Amino acid sequence: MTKTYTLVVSCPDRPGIVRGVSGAIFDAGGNILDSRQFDDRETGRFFQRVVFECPGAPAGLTEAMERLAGEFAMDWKLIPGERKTRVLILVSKFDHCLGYLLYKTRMGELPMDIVGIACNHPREALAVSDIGGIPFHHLPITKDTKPAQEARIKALVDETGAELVILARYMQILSDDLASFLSGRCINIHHSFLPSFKGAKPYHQAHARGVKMIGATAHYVTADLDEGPIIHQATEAVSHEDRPDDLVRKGREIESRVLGRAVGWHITHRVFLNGAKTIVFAN
Ligand SMILES: Nc1nc2c(c(=O)[nH]1)N[C@@H](CN(C=O)c1ccc(C(=O)N[C@@H](CCC(=O)O)C(=O)O)cc1)CN2
Repeated sequence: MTKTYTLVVSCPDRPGIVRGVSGAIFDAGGNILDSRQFDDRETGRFFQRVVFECPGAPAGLTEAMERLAGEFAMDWKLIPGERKTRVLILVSKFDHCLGYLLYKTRMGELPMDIVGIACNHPREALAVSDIGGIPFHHLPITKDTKPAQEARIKALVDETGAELVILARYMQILSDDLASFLSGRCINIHHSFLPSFKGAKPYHQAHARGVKMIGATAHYVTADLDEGPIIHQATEAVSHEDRPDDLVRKGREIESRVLGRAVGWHITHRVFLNGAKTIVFAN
Protein backbone atom coordinates (compact mmCIF):
# COMPACT_ATOMS: atom_id res chain seq x y z
CA MET A 1 0.00 0.00 0.00
CA THR A 2 1.37 3.44 -0.92
CA LYS A 3 2.22 5.55 2.11
CA THR A 4 3.38 9.14 2.43
CA TYR A 5 6.23 10.38 4.59
CA THR A 6 7.70 13.72 5.58
CA LEU A 7 11.47 14.10 5.87
CA VAL A 8 12.89 17.22 7.52
CA VAL A 9 16.58 18.06 7.51
CA SER A 10 18.83 20.90 8.61
CA CYS A 11 22.60 21.20 8.43
CA PRO A 12 25.43 23.59 7.60
CA ASP A 13 24.93 24.62 3.98
CA ARG A 14 27.20 23.23 1.26
CA PRO A 15 26.82 21.70 -2.22
CA GLY A 16 25.39 18.19 -2.50
CA ILE A 17 22.75 18.22 0.26
CA VAL A 18 19.69 18.15 -2.04
CA ARG A 19 21.26 15.55 -4.31
CA GLY A 20 22.06 13.38 -1.31
CA VAL A 21 18.57 13.62 0.19
CA SER A 22 16.64 13.17 -3.05
CA GLY A 23 18.93 10.31 -4.07
CA ALA A 24 18.34 8.53 -0.78
CA ILE A 25 14.58 8.85 -1.23
CA PHE A 26 14.82 7.61 -4.84
CA ASP A 27 16.96 4.61 -3.81
CA ALA A 28 14.36 3.74 -1.16
CA GLY A 29 11.65 3.65 -3.84
CA GLY A 30 10.20 7.04 -2.94
CA ASN A 31 8.51 9.55 -5.26
CA ILE A 32 8.86 13.15 -4.10
CA LEU A 33 5.51 14.99 -3.97
CA ASP A 34 6.65 18.29 -2.42
CA SER A 35 10.00 19.81 -1.49
CA ARG A 36 10.73 23.15 0.19
CA GLN A 37 14.16 24.47 1.19
CA PHE A 38 15.84 27.54 2.58
CA ASP A 39 19.47 28.54 2.83
CA ASP A 40 20.03 31.05 5.64
CA ARG A 41 22.93 33.16 4.42
CA GLU A 42 23.26 34.82 7.84
CA THR A 43 23.84 31.59 9.75
CA GLY A 44 25.09 29.44 6.86
CA ARG A 45 22.46 26.85 7.72
CA PHE A 46 20.29 24.89 5.27
CA PHE A 47 16.73 23.67 5.91
CA GLN A 48 14.59 21.29 3.86
CA ARG A 49 11.19 19.61 4.13
CA VAL A 50 10.36 16.83 1.66
CA VAL A 51 7.07 14.93 1.31
CA PHE A 52 7.25 11.70 -0.65
CA GLU A 53 5.14 8.62 -1.30
CA CYS A 54 6.46 5.08 -1.20
CA PRO A 55 4.95 1.63 -1.91
CA GLY A 56 5.31 0.54 1.71
CA ALA A 57 8.22 1.27 4.05
CA PRO A 58 11.12 3.22 2.47
CA ALA A 59 13.69 0.43 2.53
CA GLY A 60 17.19 1.50 3.56
CA LEU A 61 16.28 5.18 3.92
CA THR A 62 17.15 5.33 7.61
CA GLU A 63 20.62 3.89 6.99
CA ALA A 64 21.14 6.25 4.03
CA MET A 65 20.09 9.27 6.12
CA GLU A 66 22.43 8.23 8.91
CA ARG A 67 25.31 8.17 6.41
CA LEU A 68 24.29 11.61 5.10
CA ALA A 69 23.97 12.89 8.67
CA GLY A 70 27.58 11.87 9.32
CA GLU A 71 28.81 13.45 6.08
CA PHE A 72 26.84 16.74 6.38
CA ALA A 73 26.47 17.10 10.18
CA MET A 74 22.74 16.88 9.54
CA ASP A 75 19.79 16.85 11.91
CA TRP A 76 16.95 14.88 10.33
CA LYS A 77 13.59 13.30 11.14
CA LEU A 78 11.36 10.96 9.13
CA ILE A 79 7.64 11.11 10.00
CA PRO A 80 4.91 8.75 8.65
CA GLY A 81 2.11 10.73 7.00
CA GLU A 82 -0.71 9.31 9.09
CA ARG A 83 1.01 10.00 12.43
CA LYS A 84 -0.85 12.37 14.81
CA THR A 85 0.94 14.61 17.36
CA ARG A 86 -0.03 14.10 21.02
CA VAL A 87 -1.06 17.50 22.45
CA LEU A 88 -1.74 18.87 25.96
CA ILE A 89 -3.68 22.15 26.04
CA LEU A 90 -3.38 24.65 28.92
CA VAL A 91 -6.09 27.28 29.34
CA SER A 92 -7.29 29.80 31.93
CA LYS A 93 -10.64 31.64 31.86
CA PHE A 94 -10.99 32.54 28.16
CA ASP A 95 -11.70 29.38 26.11
CA HIS A 96 -12.20 30.71 22.57
CA CYS A 97 -8.83 29.39 21.37
CA LEU A 98 -9.49 26.02 23.04
CA GLY A 99 -12.90 25.82 21.36
CA TYR A 100 -11.35 26.57 17.97
CA LEU A 101 -8.66 23.89 18.38
CA LEU A 102 -11.27 21.33 19.46
CA TYR A 103 -13.46 22.14 16.45
CA LYS A 104 -10.57 22.03 13.97
CA THR A 105 -9.40 18.71 15.42
CA ARG A 106 -12.88 17.19 15.21
CA MET A 107 -13.19 18.38 11.62
CA GLY A 108 -9.95 16.52 10.84
CA GLU A 109 -8.22 19.77 9.91
CA LEU A 110 -5.59 19.44 12.64
CA PRO A 111 -3.89 15.99 12.71
CA MET A 112 -3.44 15.79 16.47
CA ASP A 113 -4.62 13.79 19.48
CA ILE A 114 -5.59 16.07 22.37
CA VAL A 115 -4.48 13.93 25.32
CA GLY A 116 -5.54 16.37 28.03
CA ILE A 117 -6.75 19.83 28.97
CA ALA A 118 -5.31 21.51 32.05
CA CYS A 119 -6.79 24.67 33.57
CA ASN A 120 -6.01 26.77 36.63
CA HIS A 121 -9.76 27.26 37.07
CA PRO A 122 -12.52 24.69 37.63
CA ARG A 123 -14.14 22.91 34.69
CA GLU A 124 -17.14 25.24 34.81
CA ALA A 125 -14.86 28.15 33.78
CA LEU A 126 -14.74 26.78 30.23
CA ALA A 127 -17.94 28.47 29.10
CA VAL A 128 -18.38 27.36 25.52
CA SER A 129 -16.10 24.46 24.92
CA ASP A 130 -17.44 20.91 24.71
CA ILE A 131 -14.34 18.91 25.57
CA GLY A 132 -16.14 15.56 25.15
CA GLY A 133 -14.12 12.70 26.64
CA ILE A 134 -10.81 14.54 26.79
CA PRO A 135 -9.34 14.28 30.34
CA PHE A 136 -9.67 17.59 32.22
CA HIS A 137 -7.17 18.54 34.93
CA HIS A 138 -7.98 21.37 37.36
CA LEU A 139 -4.58 22.73 38.47
CA PRO A 140 -5.15 25.79 40.66
CA ILE A 141 -2.12 27.98 41.26
CA THR A 142 -1.05 30.57 43.80
CA LYS A 143 2.34 32.20 44.37
CA ASP A 144 3.08 29.58 47.04
CA THR A 145 1.78 26.53 45.15
CA LYS A 146 3.36 27.43 41.78
CA PRO A 147 6.31 24.97 42.10
CA ALA A 148 3.98 22.07 42.95
CA GLN A 149 1.48 23.06 40.25
CA GLU A 150 4.24 23.21 37.63
CA ALA A 151 5.58 19.84 38.80
CA ARG A 152 2.07 18.50 38.10
CA ILE A 153 2.19 19.95 34.58
CA LYS A 154 5.56 18.27 33.94
CA ALA A 155 4.17 14.98 35.25
CA LEU A 156 1.13 15.30 32.97
CA VAL A 157 3.39 15.82 29.95
CA ASP A 158 5.35 12.67 30.83
CA GLU A 159 2.30 10.56 31.78
CA THR A 160 0.34 11.46 28.63
CA GLY A 161 3.30 11.34 26.27
CA ALA A 162 2.38 14.84 25.09
CA GLU A 163 4.72 16.01 22.32
CA LEU A 164 3.35 19.55 22.18
CA VAL A 165 1.94 21.83 24.90
CA ILE A 166 -0.32 24.63 23.70
CA LEU A 167 -0.89 27.69 25.90
CA ALA A 168 -4.35 28.58 24.61
CA ARG A 169 -4.73 31.76 26.65
CA TYR A 170 -3.12 30.26 29.71
CA MET A 171 -2.51 33.34 31.81
CA GLN A 172 0.28 32.19 34.11
CA ILE A 173 3.98 32.92 33.52
CA LEU A 174 5.92 29.63 33.30
CA SER A 175 9.04 29.45 35.44
CA ASP A 176 12.47 29.23 33.81
CA ASP A 177 12.53 25.55 34.80
CA LEU A 178 9.20 24.69 33.15
CA ALA A 179 9.94 26.83 30.09
CA SER A 180 13.24 24.98 29.69
CA PHE A 181 11.53 21.59 30.15
CA LEU A 182 9.10 22.52 27.35
CA SER A 183 11.70 24.17 25.06
CA GLY A 184 10.78 23.80 21.38
CA ARG A 185 7.54 21.94 22.19
CA CYS A 186 5.35 24.68 23.70
CA ILE A 187 3.41 27.23 21.64
CA ASN A 188 1.70 30.32 23.14
CA ILE A 189 -0.85 32.68 21.63
CA HIS A 190 -0.17 36.29 22.68
CA HIS A 191 -3.05 38.68 22.13
CA SER A 192 -1.06 41.48 20.46
CA PHE A 193 1.12 42.06 17.40
CA LEU A 194 4.48 41.49 19.11
CA PRO A 195 6.76 43.15 19.99
CA SER A 196 4.08 45.70 20.86
CA PHE A 197 2.10 45.41 24.06
CA LYS A 198 3.69 42.55 25.96
CA GLY A 199 2.15 41.35 29.21
CA ALA A 200 -1.27 40.40 30.51
CA LYS A 201 -3.45 43.27 29.23
CA PRO A 202 -2.39 44.11 25.64
CA TYR A 203 -5.84 45.26 24.44
CA HIS A 204 -6.04 47.90 27.16
CA GLN A 205 -2.50 49.00 26.29
CA ALA A 206 -3.48 49.15 22.59
CA HIS A 207 -6.61 51.17 23.34
CA ALA A 208 -4.65 53.61 25.49
CA ARG A 209 -2.10 54.02 22.68
CA GLY A 210 -4.83 54.62 20.09
CA VAL A 211 -3.62 52.03 17.58
CA LYS A 212 -5.50 51.48 14.29
CA MET A 213 -4.51 47.83 13.98
CA ILE A 214 -4.64 45.02 16.55
CA GLY A 215 -3.15 41.59 16.15
CA ALA A 216 -2.11 38.27 17.63
CA THR A 217 1.17 36.37 17.74
CA ALA A 218 1.82 32.65 18.06
CA HIS A 219 5.31 31.88 19.31
CA TYR A 220 7.39 29.20 20.98
CA VAL A 221 7.60 29.75 24.74
CA THR A 222 10.88 30.70 26.35
CA ALA A 223 11.70 31.84 29.87
CA ASP A 224 11.58 35.46 28.67
CA LEU A 225 7.94 36.54 28.61
CA ASP A 226 6.56 37.12 25.08
CA GLU A 227 10.08 36.91 23.60
CA GLY A 228 10.03 33.41 22.07
CA PRO A 229 10.58 32.65 18.33
CA ILE A 230 7.55 33.82 16.35
CA ILE A 231 5.68 31.27 14.21
CA HIS A 232 2.74 33.33 12.90
CA GLN A 233 1.08 36.73 13.24
CA ALA A 234 -2.02 38.46 11.87
CA THR A 235 -3.71 41.84 12.24
CA GLU A 236 -7.07 43.55 11.85
CA ALA A 237 -7.99 47.20 11.49
CA VAL A 238 -9.74 48.93 14.37
CA SER A 239 -10.96 52.49 14.90
CA HIS A 240 -11.50 55.24 17.47
CA GLU A 241 -15.00 53.81 17.96
CA ASP A 242 -13.62 50.57 19.41
CA ARG A 243 -13.58 50.41 23.19
CA PRO A 244 -11.34 47.90 24.99
CA ASP A 245 -14.14 45.31 25.04
CA ASP A 246 -14.57 45.69 21.29
CA LEU A 247 -10.84 45.02 20.84
CA VAL A 248 -11.12 41.94 23.07
CA ARG A 249 -14.09 40.70 20.99
CA LYS A 250 -12.39 41.34 17.62
CA GLY A 251 -9.19 39.84 19.00
CA ARG A 252 -10.81 36.49 19.78
CA GLU A 253 -11.12 35.58 16.11
CA ILE A 254 -7.58 36.68 15.25
CA GLU A 255 -6.11 34.79 18.21
CA SER A 256 -7.97 31.58 17.33
CA ARG A 257 -7.03 31.71 13.66
CA VAL A 258 -3.36 32.56 14.32
CA LEU A 259 -2.96 29.83 16.93
CA GLY A 260 -4.74 27.27 14.74
CA ARG A 261 -2.44 27.95 11.78
CA ALA A 262 0.73 27.96 13.90
CA VAL A 263 -0.22 24.67 15.55
CA GLY A 264 -1.12 23.19 12.18
CA TRP A 265 2.27 24.13 10.75
CA HIS A 266 4.12 22.80 13.78
CA ILE A 267 2.37 19.38 13.80
CA THR A 268 2.89 18.97 10.04
CA HIS A 269 6.62 19.64 10.49
CA ARG A 270 6.64 22.91 8.54
CA VAL A 271 8.36 24.95 11.29
CA PHE A 272 12.09 24.94 11.97
CA LEU A 273 13.71 26.75 14.89
CA ASN A 274 16.52 28.93 13.57
CA GLY A 275 18.22 30.56 16.56
CA ALA A 276 15.81 33.15 18.02
CA LYS A 277 13.67 32.97 14.87
CA THR A 278 11.78 30.39 12.83
CA ILE A 279 11.59 29.18 9.26
CA VAL A 280 8.05 28.28 8.20
CA PHE A 281 7.28 26.34 5.00
CA ALA A 282 3.66 27.47 5.14
CA ASN A 283 0.75 25.98 3.16
N1 LIG B 1 7.78 31.71 30.44
C1 LIG B 1 6.70 32.15 29.76
N2 LIG B 1 5.48 31.91 30.24
C2 LIG B 1 4.39 32.33 29.54
C3 LIG B 1 4.54 33.05 28.33
C4 LIG B 1 5.85 33.25 27.83
O1 LIG B 1 6.06 33.85 26.75
N3 LIG B 1 6.90 32.78 28.57
N4 LIG B 1 3.41 33.56 27.69
C5 LIG B 1 2.26 33.66 28.57
C6 LIG B 1 1.02 34.21 27.98
N5 LIG B 1 0.93 35.64 28.19
C7 LIG B 1 0.89 36.43 27.13
O2 LIG B 1 0.78 35.94 26.00
C8 LIG B 1 0.90 36.18 29.53
C9 LIG B 1 0.28 35.49 30.50
C10 LIG B 1 0.27 35.99 31.81
C11 LIG B 1 0.87 37.17 32.14
C12 LIG B 1 0.87 37.66 33.54
O3 LIG B 1 1.35 38.72 33.83
N6 LIG B 1 0.32 36.81 34.45
C13 LIG B 1 0.33 37.10 35.87
C14 LIG B 1 -0.94 36.53 36.49
C15 LIG B 1 -2.15 36.99 35.80
C16 LIG B 1 -3.39 36.32 36.32
O4 LIG B 1 -3.34 35.58 37.31
O5 LIG B 1 -4.42 36.56 35.68
C17 LIG B 1 1.43 36.31 36.54
O6 LIG B 1 1.69 35.19 36.06
O7 LIG B 1 1.91 36.83 37.54
C18 LIG B 1 1.52 37.84 31.12
C19 LIG B 1 1.52 37.36 29.81
C20 LIG B 1 1.99 32.36 29.27
N7 LIG B 1 3.15 32.05 30.05
